[in-house]
Parts: sequence; structure tokens; C-alpha cells
Amino acid sequence: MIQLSNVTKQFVSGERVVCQVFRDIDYNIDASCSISISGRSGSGKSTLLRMLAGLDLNYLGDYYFKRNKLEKNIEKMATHRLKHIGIVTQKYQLLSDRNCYDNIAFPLKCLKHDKKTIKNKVEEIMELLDLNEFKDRYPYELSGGQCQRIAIARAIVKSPDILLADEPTGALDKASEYEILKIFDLLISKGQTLVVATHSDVVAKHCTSNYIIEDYKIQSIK
Ligand SMILES: Nc1ncnc2c1ncn2[C@@H]1O[C@H](COP(=O)(O)OP(=O)(O)OP(=O)(O)O)[C@@H](O)[C@H]1O
Repeated sequence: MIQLSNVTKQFVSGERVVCQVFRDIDYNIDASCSISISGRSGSGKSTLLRMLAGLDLNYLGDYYFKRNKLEKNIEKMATHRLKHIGIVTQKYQLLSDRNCYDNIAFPLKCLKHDKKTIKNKVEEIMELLDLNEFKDRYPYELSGGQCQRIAIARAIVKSPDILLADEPTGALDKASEYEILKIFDLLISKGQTLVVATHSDVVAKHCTSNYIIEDYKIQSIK
């Protein structure tokens, strides 16, 4: 579904290479796969997810989506991301001035869906993820694990082709991690394509394929 082709990623300052992250990688994510990405701190997990999301366009090589090469243009990538990619981060990044219903509805409003469609889709996803009790609450009235469940609902309400999750359980205790894993299992069983960057072996075990970033490459873990 997403393919990074012949990609080299460095952070540079002027002429100086500050950090080499990837060297000549080809990486393909198939539809309906659930993938974990592990690797030492600083190996490049977040950078990879940012590249897959089209948030980092500053690399050598090409980005393909469903076999079409996309131009590395900020506006075009933003439109691509809004339509096709859901993103979850460790810090949830919910809108603090909106309740949970409006947080989940937000991407659908950006996509200019009509009110009835938005209501139906938000209610459907709240039911699916068992979030109805939080509907009118604001993010500051929720625990970290509850915030993360709302963030996942917001990421998937638009039925993205792929869900990218960067350390989604990194800030959570075991019980909350378990709640998130239950949601991932549900999404995986429904065929959602999922890429999770994680330090957690428990999270990795829930995915169908496991990869590690080492020596500037993304390597499959057998
Ligand atoms: N803006 C930047 N300028 C220079 N180097 C950067 C920049 N952003 C990230 N890096 C470097 O790129 C490398 C990869 O960073 P990244 O955040 O992707 O690692 P990570 O595997 O997600 O780490 P962690 O597990 O600690 O979150 C790191 O060595 C980091 O220092």
C-alpha cells in the first residue's frame, strides 16, 4: 500500500550530516498487515512513521501509495494524509477545548462530511470502541488510557487506509495498555492496516509482522 523506494534519510545542518537514519532502504507495507517497528532509542522509529505519514518529506527516494508515486509537496501530502492516513501518538494530542464527541468528529469536519454522516460515523465508532460514557467529557476529565482510546477513535473514524501509531502505549500502565491492545486486536481482525512503533514486546506480539531498525535499515524479525 505504502512503499518507500530507495530511501536515504539524513538530518543535516548546512553541509554537515548531523544524523544518518536510513540508507538505501526499500520498504513496502501491504494492505491488511499489522506491523510492529522496534529499535533502540534514536534508531529512527518516529522518523519512519513521519515519512510514512508524509509529515517528513526531506529525504532522498520516492513515496508510493497504491503503486502511484506521490510528489513530495507539503499541501498535496497533507491532503493525502487527511484522506488516507490515521495517526496516533504517545501524547494523544486531543483538542483540549472540545469534548470527546467533537474531537472524534474533527477529521470528518475537515473532510467536509455532512452533519448526519458525521453523527452516524462518530456514534458508530464510539459504540465499536465502547466509548459512549465519555461522549460529553473533555480531555482533561479523562485518564491517559481513556484519552488514547479517544485518539484512536479520532484516527480511525474516517476509515483510513492505514493507521500509524507512534508509541501508543508508552505513557500508559499495564491495564491501559491492555485496553489499547484490545482495540488493536479488533482493528486487526477487521483487516485494518496498522503500523506501530513500540518498545513493548507485548504490543509487538499482537502484530502479524515484526521489524527492527538497525544499521540504517528496516529488518524483518524472524
Ligand atoms: N530535527 C532533527 N535534527 C537532527 N537529528 C534529529 C532530528 N530529529 C531526529 N533526529 C535524530 O534522528 C534519529 C532518529 O530519531 P527518532 O525520533 O526517529 O528515533 P526513535 O527510534 O523514534 O527514538 P525513541 O525510541 O527514543 O523515540 C535520532 O538519533 C535523533 O537524534
